[in-house]
Amino acid sequence: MSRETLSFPPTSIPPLEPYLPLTSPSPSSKPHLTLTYATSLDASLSLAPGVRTTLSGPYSKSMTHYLRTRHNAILVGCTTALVDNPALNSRLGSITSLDQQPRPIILDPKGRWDFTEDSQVIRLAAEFKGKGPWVVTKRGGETKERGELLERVGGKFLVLETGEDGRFKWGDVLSVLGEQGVRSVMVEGGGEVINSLLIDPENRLVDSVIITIAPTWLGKGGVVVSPSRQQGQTSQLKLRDVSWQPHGEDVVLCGRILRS
Ligand SMILES: NC(=O)C1=CN([C@@H]2O[C@H](COP(=O)(O)OP(=O)(O)OC[C@H]3O[C@@H](n4cnc5c(N)ncnc54)[C@H](O)[C@@H]3O)[C@@H](O)[C@H]2O)C=CC1
Ligand SMILES: Nc1nc(O)c(N)c(N[C@@H]2O[C@H](COP(=O)(O)O)[C@@H](O)[C@H]2O)n1
Repeated sequence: MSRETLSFPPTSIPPLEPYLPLTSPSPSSKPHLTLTYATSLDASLSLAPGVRTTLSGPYSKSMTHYLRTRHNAILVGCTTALVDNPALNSRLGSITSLDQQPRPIILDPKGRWDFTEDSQVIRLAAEFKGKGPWVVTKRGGETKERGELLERVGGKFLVLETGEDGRFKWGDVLSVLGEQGVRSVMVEGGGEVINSLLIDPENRLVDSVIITIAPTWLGKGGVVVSPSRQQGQTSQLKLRDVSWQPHGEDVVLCGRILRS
């Protein structure tokens, strides 16, 4: 159980600002999507599927918790929710109100996330240290008992159609979140979520990328960020407006996807 209190120096905020959502975004536009995760030098998010792996050092971790306060929502795939049992709140000591916490969103089409009142994200919401999670599922992925548990802590199920491949279209996920008043979402992972976002053919979903690179190799067998090449793809998927910012021993890479 985490009782940590983090702090992020105000001097580190200005270099991040160009990549963060506007504070007064237009309600009609798509929610701002920031893709943010921590990776090893060999592009791994974790040692193996199902193994929670600490990559961020204390400084970049504080940055992540600052980023969490700057977004309305924080999204992960259901495998991450299952294996990491994450808190998905911000533990900055400067937080004074629940309004400053992001809404946890879990993509779980098949209802695999078997949360209980002991799951960190549920417990923290019950203690008003985070918001109640919204679980995006397809019809049949929700149960009455779990719906009641979510509602007790201020969360809910959002039911969405999947395509034939059993996945949600990212545009649909962002639309449903937009309808719920979410203007910015920070996507943290895991691998399947990140790789599927990066193969969006028009590269119009991801507004900015903030990646923590830790000075470590995890070796083969990890959960890797490496989006599948599209049929006939010859060009590289590149970033523009790139900035490299040291945070302790890690480096944080900020940028925007270059649209061809
Ligand atoms: N280093 C870091 O910053 C992070 C590391 N991780 C690590 O990543 C690993 C988990 O990654 P993965 O196994 O790739 O799983 P994942 O966390 O990406 O979850 C995959 C699941 O999410 C759902 N999902 C994803 N995209 C969907 C879509 N478009 N439509 C409907 N459902 C969708 C599906 O149920 C799918 O099985 C864990 O080991 C975790 O510790 C996770 C987040 C951040
Ligand atoms: N920024 C970052 N650095 C790491 O080293 C990580 N392992 C992660 N993982 C992501 O953060 C979630 C855990 O968050 P809590 O500390 O429990 O709030 C985890 O589920 C991944 O999404 N991120």
